[in-house]
Amino acid sequence: MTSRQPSLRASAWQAGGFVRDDTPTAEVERREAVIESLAGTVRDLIDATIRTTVEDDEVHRVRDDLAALVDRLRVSQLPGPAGVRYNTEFRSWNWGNAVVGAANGIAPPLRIVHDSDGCHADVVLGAAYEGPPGLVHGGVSALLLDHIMGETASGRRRTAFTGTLTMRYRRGTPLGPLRLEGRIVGEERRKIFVAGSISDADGVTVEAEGVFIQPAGTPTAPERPST
Ligand SMILES: CCCCCCCCCCCCCC(=O)SCCNC(=O)CCNC(=O)[C@H](O)C(C)(C)COP(=O)(O)OP(=O)(O)OC[C@H]1O[C@@H](n2cnc3c(N)ncnc32)[C@H](O)[C@@H]1OP(=O)(O)O
Repeated sequence: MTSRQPSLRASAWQAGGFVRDDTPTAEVERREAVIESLAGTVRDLIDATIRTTVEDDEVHRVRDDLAALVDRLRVSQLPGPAGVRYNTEFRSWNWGNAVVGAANGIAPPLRIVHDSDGCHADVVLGAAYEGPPGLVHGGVSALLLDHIMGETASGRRRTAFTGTLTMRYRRGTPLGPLRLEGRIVGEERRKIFVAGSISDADGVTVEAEGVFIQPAGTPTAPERPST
């Protein structure tokens, strides 16, 4: 990723927008933990920025300090987005992803668990995800459901893109602890039909139905290890 981490540079070739990167899994996991700790602090920063009430002068000082930190990170950067990378051990990583990206301070991030019925994730959404007062933004709900339902359709053995996603917002989704779920309800050639939901302690707040499409010519493999 950086000039100080030559072993994490992607190899030259790409396949279908996914980047083959021969970094060994142990090294990927070491770097992931490092970058994840930075993203966690960025997430704290976002929350603190939204909720701060300190004086204007202090805001300006913090802004200048942060600008200096940004310059330090800019010393060595990827030329574009992080993409999805995978190695020969079938370990894949998508650190920039808007929902699960370990390096992405605007991702909650969702930690998705694959189980026999599909996928689920427990997440706590704070001030950064607010839409109506105290409630999760409807677009954020759609974002999170799109991802977990896509993962459900993909099932760690193929890649399926969102074709159509339909949401039903049954009631406001409160900020705080939530559960997301996805399960496959049907398959027809390259189409995978998925149902999803968001729930709080009192039950379902959002329901979704989606048609996910496995692009023509892409492989279906035996189930691969979790990312
Ligand atoms: C190492 C790897 C790691 C990977 C991580 C994996 C995790 C991933 C998690 C990701 C989570 C995040 C997820 C994201 O954010 S994915 C990002 C958001 N989605 C997109 O950008 C998708 C953009 N669209 C496309 O790429 C194409 O249009 C697709 C691939 C969808 C279809 O183009 P293709 O050329 O292949 O289609 P076809 O014409 O041969 O039709 C085939 C069949 O599909 C039916 N159809 C077509 N379109 C739609 C539609 N819109 N709704 C419903 N049905 C549709 C069609 O009638 C036909 O049905 P039938 O005639 O067979 O009955």
